[in-house]
Amino acid sequence: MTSNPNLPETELVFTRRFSMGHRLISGSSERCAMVHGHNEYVTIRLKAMQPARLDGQQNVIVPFAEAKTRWHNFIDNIVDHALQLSEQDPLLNWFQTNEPERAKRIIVTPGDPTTELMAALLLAKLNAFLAADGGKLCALGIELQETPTNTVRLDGSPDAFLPTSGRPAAQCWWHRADLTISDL
Ligand SMILES: Nc1nc2c(c(=O)[nH]1)N=C([C@H](O)[C@H](O)COP(=O)(O)OP(=O)(O)OP(=O)(O)O)CN2
Repeated sequence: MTSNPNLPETELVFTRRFSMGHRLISGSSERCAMVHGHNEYVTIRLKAMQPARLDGQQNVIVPFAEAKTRWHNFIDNIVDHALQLSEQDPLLNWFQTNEPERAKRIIVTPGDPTTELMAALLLAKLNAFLAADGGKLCALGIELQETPTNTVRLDGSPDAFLPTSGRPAAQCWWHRADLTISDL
């Protein structure tokens, strides 16, 4: 189907709030090397892969529930109240030794879990979910508000922005359409 060039740019925009803890150990901010937390907002922007005129009956791009349920399940049940730690953080070892069940709730990141990195990882995960759902929708971008005064906005593909992990995509949790948050 050729898409109509007169169609307006139309986006579905969904926002979710979650709490998190993290620390940055690689020197970007000594203040942030102590474990601390934020209440964050993540906003995603989706569009139809094949934009079309509303059909005069249902008049939806796709139902909101179909577009957001899988994503919100991931944010609400996995990301919310998770601790985010770099794969180099010695606290990981502490949790695995002393609290192995809680260690499963740690989002393990390639380097420090900054807002820039988490925006890119979350967008990659969203792209994996959308592809697994049949590819009717694609992500235009993501906005991650760490605090009311600090936000990272990422438009387009996160691939060239993500640090190289040296592992194939299937061994990177952010490229898998599942609920995993670690590759340890
Ligand atoms: N480029 C980045 N720099 C920093 C990040 C980050 O994710 N990306 N994160 C932090 C810390 O997590 C810190 O908690 C937040 O930064 P900070 O600006 O110090 O936060 P405040 O809420 O105190 O900012 P105000 O300007 O006082 O509102 C540090 N740097």
